[in-house]
Amino acid sequence: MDRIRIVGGNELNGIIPISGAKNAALPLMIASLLTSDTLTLENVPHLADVELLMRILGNHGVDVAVNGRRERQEDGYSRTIHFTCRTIADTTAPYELVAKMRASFWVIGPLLAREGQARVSLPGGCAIGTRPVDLFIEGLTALGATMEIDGGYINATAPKGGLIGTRYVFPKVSVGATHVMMMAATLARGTTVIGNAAREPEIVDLANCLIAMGAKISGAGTSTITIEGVTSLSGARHRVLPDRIETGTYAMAVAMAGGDVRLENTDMALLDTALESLRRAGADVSATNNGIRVQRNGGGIKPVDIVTDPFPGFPTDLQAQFMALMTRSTGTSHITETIFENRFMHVQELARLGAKISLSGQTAKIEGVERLKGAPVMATDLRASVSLVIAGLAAEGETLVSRVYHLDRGFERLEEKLTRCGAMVERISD
Ligand SMILES: CC(=O)N[C@H]1[C@@H](OP(=O)(O)OP(=O)(O)OC[C@H]2O[C@@H](n3ccc(=O)[nH]c3=O)[C@H](O)[C@@H]2O)O[C@H](CO)[C@@H](O)[C@@H]1O
Ligand SMILES: C=C(OP(=O)(O)O)C(=O)O
Repeated sequence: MDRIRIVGGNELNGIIPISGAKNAALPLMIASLLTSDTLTLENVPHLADVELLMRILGNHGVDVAVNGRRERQEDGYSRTIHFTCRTIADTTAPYELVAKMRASFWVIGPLLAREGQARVSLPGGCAIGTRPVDLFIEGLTALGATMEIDGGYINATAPKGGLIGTRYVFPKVSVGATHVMMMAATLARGTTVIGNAAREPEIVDLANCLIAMGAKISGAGTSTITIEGVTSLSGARHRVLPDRIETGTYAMAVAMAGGDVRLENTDMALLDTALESLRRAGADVSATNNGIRVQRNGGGIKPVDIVTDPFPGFPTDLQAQFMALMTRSTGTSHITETIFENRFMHVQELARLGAKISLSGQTAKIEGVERLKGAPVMATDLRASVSLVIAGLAAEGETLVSRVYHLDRGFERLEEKLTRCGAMVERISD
């Protein structure tokens, strides 16, 4: 199994190109199930999750054709991919595939909307909490579907004549359930109004793509989304938005290691709250023509308290990375996780490097230390694993991160992007 070896102590200087967002690419790819025409997605990141979803979609009858790299980039970077689902070949999403990745469960919306039925295994994904699917069940039930759990699968059936538009207010904000409800409602009869919808940029990206496919959607990006059902959707060409979590991760890496890096092909507006926290921690963050410049020269890292929240709050997907940064701050900080109940697996691994962190319920108290020391550590989930890389950049000596398959789910060419900026990071394949 691959490991990542980091030798800490080097500043980061240079340019890091930001990839297309994993969490936008996945629902966008799933939207290809809604039409018999071709959906072309540009800027699709080259990630394990994307490859797995291609296999899952292939199982449902989606033909996938990959071409067109970004100019001057080598194999392995974001690509243009064509998805064509002339007919749905199979409405079952099997356990072996869905159990590996949370988002694959989301095929339930388009399958139900287009074919009137779906049998989808209960999902897997990062082990960061119980991650139930009750909101999906309630939302799709409100659209008229019958939902039954049977042998680890959800059997969903639409009424004769298809799903029916509805008014539904989510009792809790859910990104995935908003994606699914929005996709399903595009082909429902009549108008659907979703209340307490997620407002994440990835929701807006999916809505924009669906609109390009002929859907009638307004309000995406606010907490009320209105969808007027249409009888069919067409193909479209859409560019996946930049990955705000990758952007924030590298911004935090620069704040941790020191230096001056331009993050290209991204946008500050996607992560205002996280960048503001970085500024408070002592980093200089400014907009460039096509991205963000992050600098930290000399000054120490200041302690900053954060609380994770749905967008536009501080993203839970950047919580572990920010904690890594705070381990070297000049005081005590507090990080409260409000989205997932078990997203502190990185705490015990950061402790191996000498971090001083104590947990009390959903809040971590981090007492900054003057030095971290490299050690063998284990990646436990996607964002936790990159927090260990960030800590390793500032630790003395060698940090060896094992179980890097977690990293490969969500970070395109991480070691290359960091190495080009002067870090000593390499992949060891045993
Ligand atoms: C592929 C993808 O885009 N993943 C992101 C998505 O995950 P995901 O869509 O799974 O996250 P949700 O927004 O649904 O989860 C938010 C909270 O709602 C709960 N919940 C969710 C559904 C449900 O039916 N019942 C329920 O109780 C979850 O357990 C969690 O506590 O949004 C999360 C929150 O920003 C991010 O951390 C993930 O990176
Ligand atoms: C938690 C994440 O992914 P998933 O929802 O697929 O587990 C993530 O992207 O940080």
